[in-house]
Amino acid sequence: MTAIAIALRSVSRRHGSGDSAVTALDDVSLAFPKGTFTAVMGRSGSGKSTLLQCAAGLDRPTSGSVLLGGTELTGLSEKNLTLLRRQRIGFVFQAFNLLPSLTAEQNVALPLRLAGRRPPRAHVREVLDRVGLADRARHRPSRLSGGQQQRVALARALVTRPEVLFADEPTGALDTRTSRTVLTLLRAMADDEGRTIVMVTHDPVAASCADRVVFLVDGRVDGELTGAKADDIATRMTGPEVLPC
Ligand SMILES: Nc1ncnc2c1ncn2[C@@H]1O[C@H](COP(=O)(O)OP(=O)(O)OP(=O)(O)O)[C@@H](O)[C@H]1O
Repeated sequence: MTAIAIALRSVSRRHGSGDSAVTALDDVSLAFPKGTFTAVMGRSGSGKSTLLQCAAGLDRPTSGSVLLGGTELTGLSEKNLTLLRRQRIGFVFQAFNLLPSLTAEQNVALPLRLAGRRPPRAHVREVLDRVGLADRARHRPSRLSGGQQQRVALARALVTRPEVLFADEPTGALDTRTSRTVLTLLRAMADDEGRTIVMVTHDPVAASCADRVVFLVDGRVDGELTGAKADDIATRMTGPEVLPC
């Protein structure tokens, strides 16, 4: 039986109360098997980012539980949750979020420094090499292209060897060719290193690199596709929403 890396059990997330309450996630149950690559899709406001944030322990569900391996995140103190995130979870954002005053290798080493560890230079270089940027180690982000910056962000997420990597629209700011490079790296992280990848995307081509695509509508899971091609995913995305003129 395949081990489950992350499981959401009846997770709901509501913001506010009374008439102005918004239900961002509504009773979502999902399991992400170890070593798999899952894409999460849905219209704007369907709850994709909230799902990622709750699964990654960056946000707390209003009800339900999230399990990373055997550990229930929902019961952890803020301090223990921060420690667990640092050690076992990686996160990549659309906007890269690199520190502009630090070089690529200093950005990559940052999670280790924050954890109070002395970053071994060989390991940092090895991770930069893994994303094809060994020769850019001393460049600051302003001297790197968007695709290179996103690869530094990927290296920074990988430096702690996380079990699960969450990516929120990692190719949203990239052109087609550089998107492909980043997606190939994500795919290899699942296939070669057994990491579990969960990626939010609006792009059917990006989603087609995943093993499975989960669709959200109004904070609820509205089905999934396995091993689907980009055309099928695009049709699934637009199909029910196309209204006659
Ligand atoms: N802090 C908040 N306070 C109130 N409402 C919120 C908050 N965060 C999210 N929401 C609402 O929850 C719903 C889901 O938001 P979420 O950002 O998860 O959607 P999304 O699918 O990621 O959207 P997008 O594709 O536009 O990024 C939306 O209606 C949003 O307005």
